[in-house]
Amino acid sequence: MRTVQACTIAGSDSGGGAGIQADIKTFQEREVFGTSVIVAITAQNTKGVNGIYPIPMQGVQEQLEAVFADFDLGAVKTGMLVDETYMIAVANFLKKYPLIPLVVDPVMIAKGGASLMAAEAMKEMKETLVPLATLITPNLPEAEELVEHTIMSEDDMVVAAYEIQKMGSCNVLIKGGHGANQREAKDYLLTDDGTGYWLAGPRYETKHTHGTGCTYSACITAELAKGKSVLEAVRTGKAFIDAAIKDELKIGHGQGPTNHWAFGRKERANDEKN
Ligand SMILES: Nc1ncnc2c1ncn2[C@@H]1O[C@H](COP(=O)(O)OP(=O)(O)O)[C@@H](O)[C@H]1O
Ligand SMILES: Cc1ncc(COP(=O)(O)O)c(N)n1
Repeated sequence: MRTVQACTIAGSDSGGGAGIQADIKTFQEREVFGTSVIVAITAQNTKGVNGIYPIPMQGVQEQLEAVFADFDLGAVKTGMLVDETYMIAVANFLKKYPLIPLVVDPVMIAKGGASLMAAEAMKEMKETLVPLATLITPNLPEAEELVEHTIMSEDDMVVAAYEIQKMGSCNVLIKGGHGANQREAKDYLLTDDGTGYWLAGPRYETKHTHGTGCTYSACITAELAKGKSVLEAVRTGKAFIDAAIKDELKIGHGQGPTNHWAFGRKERANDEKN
């Protein structure tokens, strides 16, 4: 059987909960062989980001070339891209691969407040990367930056999704984790045929949400790599992140990581029952 392969182009999180580490763990859980292009190293743990060390541009280019020249990638995702120079370099490289589904997680600010993308990179994000995306997955603050206005309600989320789609991303998933809804964690998916879907789950009272966005988009990328539709991939992603937040790990002394094993364990337990 063919082994499904995917790539993440993102930053490393030494704390293991977000970035490249979250992506590879999620790919592994979804039985997808993970490859990576590391754009920056962060000195990070559950309490915050202590340092950001971008990889020299040549090193990023060489990683891109090495991975794309050898692996049969079913899908690719981007995460932390540091600044406009990396944004442009990555976009120019990915332009050569229009047939590989691309998930853009427009990582801007870490949960602890540290900036993971230079403000000046926003223009390039919109002009170079977003038009290449099969799916873009902003959280609410990121969506607000993209559309340049506040998003206060569910109606606003729908309007913003259309505005982001007009920037060129075929499909748009606005994540509601930062929203005011205290009962539900509700995301809005706008697909390329103009259909909108709400994906809702219970909101858990937990501080262990470090890396939720990375994990969610990595699961979606893994499913797209298997040939699933965007809707199917996002539904699996939502179930994966729901389980990963619900079954918290209590690791570290700050805002802890999600549980990448939870969804697979649940699936395997169901298989054993049947
Ligand atoms: N406390 C929570 N309980 C349940 N689901 C959550 C919670 N916080 C976020 N989510 C879900 O996790 C996913 C990532 O959301 P979000 O926090 O908005 O993104 P990011 O990690 O990029 O900031 C979304 O599906 C969101 O609805
Ligand atoms: C390297 C890296 N990439 C992404 C995030 C965002 O994750 P979060 O918003 O959960 O802090 C992060 N903290 N570090």
